[in-house]
Amino acid sequence: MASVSASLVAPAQRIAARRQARPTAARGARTPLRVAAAASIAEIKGTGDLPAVKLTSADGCTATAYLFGGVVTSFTKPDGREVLYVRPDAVFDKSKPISGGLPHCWPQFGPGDIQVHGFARNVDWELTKKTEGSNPSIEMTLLPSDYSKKMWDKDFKVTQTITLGDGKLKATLKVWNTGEEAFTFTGSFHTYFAADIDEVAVTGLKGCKSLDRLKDEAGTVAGALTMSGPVDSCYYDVPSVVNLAVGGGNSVAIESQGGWTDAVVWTPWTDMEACYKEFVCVENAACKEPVSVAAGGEWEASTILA
Ligand SMILES: O=P(O)(O)OC[C@H]1O[C@@H](O)[C@H](O)[C@@H](O)[C@@H]1O
Repeated sequence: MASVSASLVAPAQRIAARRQARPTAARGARTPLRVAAAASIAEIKGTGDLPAVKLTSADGCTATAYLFGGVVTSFTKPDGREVLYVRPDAVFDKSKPISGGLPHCWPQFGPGDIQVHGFARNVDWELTKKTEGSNPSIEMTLLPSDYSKKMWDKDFKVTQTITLGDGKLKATLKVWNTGEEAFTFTGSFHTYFAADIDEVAVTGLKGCKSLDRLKDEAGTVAGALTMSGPVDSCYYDVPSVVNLAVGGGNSVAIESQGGWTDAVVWTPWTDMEACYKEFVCVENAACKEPVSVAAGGEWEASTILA
């Protein structure tokens, strides 16, 4: 399948493809050691022939976003390291949300009245803007449909903007209330990070109030979080930067801006025997209190991964 995104092929193939793509220098000519990547935005067919967009920034980062669910499935750093994780049981046939990457839970983090994690990751978003440049950006838009109205009878516009470059991926969720009455929602960027679970350490949450959702037990974070069993916990009023050690000496700085107030950490542990050692979810969220948006009002929150 020639059109499959490079981020979805095996690492060895990717390295071979990168080698092939390198320009060959004329014998004896002096060439710079590093050739800057040509920044681009390419509309591609991803896995399952689903429409996707691949962004490449001038500093050599890449990202792939699917219009189904508006989910970012891949973010690679200039050294080729993949930051995100897509579960091996992910399906790309629209029968359920794509399990992994950087999806969003909206308009419900869950549990609650509608399906857990809301409907926004179950539906097609429209590609509404492409901004070329050394740090390229795309905007995807979601509007109400008969499907969403059956679950949540509100008028809204939601955009998800993805900007890539300077070693970072920025995802911004913006919500407009286009109806006549205020509405409330909860939500998150439910980010799956590629990680060696035995080496995971989440720092920056010390002193935050927490809720262990598995034990239904409130607490206060004492220090770095490491994983030695299933975790499904919310942390409230968290600082704007949380650091995630993913193993092999690598880490990701997870910065939040705007309306995200909380964080969620999740590892299914042996409930997902086939893959639990390879990822952890660290989510920017607004889940402690519902967010209220007045009629005609708007709300915005961003996550920056570096
Ligand atoms: O819907 P997904 O991607 O399988 O993730 C499910 C998990 O998502 C997490 O955000 C929740 O805290 C967990 O309770 C839940 O099990």
